[in-house]
Amino acid sequence: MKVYRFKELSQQDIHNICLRQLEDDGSIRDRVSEIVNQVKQHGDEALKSFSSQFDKVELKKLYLDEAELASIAAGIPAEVKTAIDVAYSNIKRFHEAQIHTEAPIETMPGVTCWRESRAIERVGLYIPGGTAVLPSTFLMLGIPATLADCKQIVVCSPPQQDGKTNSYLAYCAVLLGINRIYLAGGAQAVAAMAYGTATIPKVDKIFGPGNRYVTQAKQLIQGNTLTAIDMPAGPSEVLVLADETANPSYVASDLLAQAEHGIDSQAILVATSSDMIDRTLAEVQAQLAVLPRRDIAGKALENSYAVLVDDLAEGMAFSNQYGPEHLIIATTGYESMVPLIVNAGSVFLGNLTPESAGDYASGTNHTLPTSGYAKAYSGVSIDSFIKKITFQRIDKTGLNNIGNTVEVIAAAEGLQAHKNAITIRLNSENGY
Ligand SMILES: NC(=O)c1ccc[n+]([C@@H]2O[C@H](COP(=O)([O-])OP(=O)(O)OC[C@H]3O[C@@H](n4cnc5c(N)ncnc54)[C@H](O)[C@@H]3O)[C@@H](O)[C@H]2O)c1
Ligand SMILES: N[C@H](CO)Cc1c[nH]c[nH+]1
Ligand SMILES: [Zn+2]
Repeated sequence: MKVYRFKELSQQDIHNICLRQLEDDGSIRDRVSEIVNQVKQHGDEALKSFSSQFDKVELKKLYLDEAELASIAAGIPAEVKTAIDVAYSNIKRFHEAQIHTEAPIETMPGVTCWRESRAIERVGLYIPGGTAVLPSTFLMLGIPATLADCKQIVVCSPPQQDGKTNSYLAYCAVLLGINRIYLAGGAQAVAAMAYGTATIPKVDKIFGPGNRYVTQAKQLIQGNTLTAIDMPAGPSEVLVLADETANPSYVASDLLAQAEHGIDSQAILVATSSDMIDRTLAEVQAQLAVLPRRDIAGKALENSYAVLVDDLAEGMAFSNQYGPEHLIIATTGYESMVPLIVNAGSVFLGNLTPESAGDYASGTNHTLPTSGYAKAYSGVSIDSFIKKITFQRIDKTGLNNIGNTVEVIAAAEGLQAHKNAITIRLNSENGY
């Protein structure tokens, strides 16, 4: 990992090191665009052909049904089942608390306005399954989707080489009451949910993280189909802000936890002491050497770095500019740092709060904006699965109170028909 001294970086340098994506000369976009077009034109046949190419499996059927899922789920090891149950319960509890109703507001006597939530009817959940299958992502998307009461929940995940899915994903489906998993991965799964195929239904909004092909496909279909997306949730990343009281081995473990996701993941250390940086980087090498996914994590670290700052305020200013998916504050008095956080997907406070707790089980959602999109997007929550519809009701007193205001502004805008809609009512003889 490279080490930068913040003081020596120009604004342009800071801008450059905050750019996450490995250089894309347009080839990823072109490839994804070709995949999306194939699915649009050839539907299920294209999906089968891409499964053969990328997942190395010849699929006869593009989904697992309720009975197949139940039978696969029965094979889940007891210990994993219990852990998934605990995670499910915590995540559900945290998300349930996000369901609110809003009180009506009388803006003027006789003029009442309010908002009501309605679930998005057809949602598509993408569960990654490339280098690692992520049942935790199934919980993170499936729990808010079911709590929001979405009518149709379409789930896509890449098939294993035996043409099935593993017992963890199947168990999550059973737990969530989702009775079908579609066996499609990558950009082709996103395209299938955006356009619909003979087997996979079209949805109104697509959710879920994924690699660069998945993320690019979500961005592409958003502009071309009547399909919304949750956010760009691409390669995982973490920024750890550490002072001299941090524990280098804890910090190293947190950096590696995100680095092991994929070669384009990024792990950033921002520290107030060069001694802390040296000790942490030494720990990173020691822990990396014995990780099963050391090849992946090692490549991600080539794309990662440390920044030496003068003080925590400077470190936080850098973090806000970077806008990390995950921000870990490994300092004493982290409470005083909280008000300074402007851009971050999810924040982990203190030395005993590892980021992986949030990945799996503490309750917060792990589907989060990456690549700096934390500057403008929130992570997935109940809100992501609902729309808010505004309502209003005006009575006779209200019409008398608001009528002239509307008439005057309508006239100022030169929109006579708008003005008439008020005047005709105010002048009505029988008063309604
Ligand atoms: N931001 C978040 O909230 C969040 C959460 C969990 C995971 N993640 C990220 O999700 C990603 C998961 O990636 P993954 O690869 O393991 O699984 P994935 O399911 O996203 O992608 C696997 C699919 O990618 C496609 N693919 C692979 N190589 C291809 C190629 N050369 N051309 C076209 N398509 C190709 C294949 O269809 C394959 O099935 C990781 O980067 C991880 O960091 C992010
Ligand atoms: N860290 C990922 C989000 O960037 C989520 C995850 C799933 N499994 C493990 N981690
Ligand atoms: Zn993770």
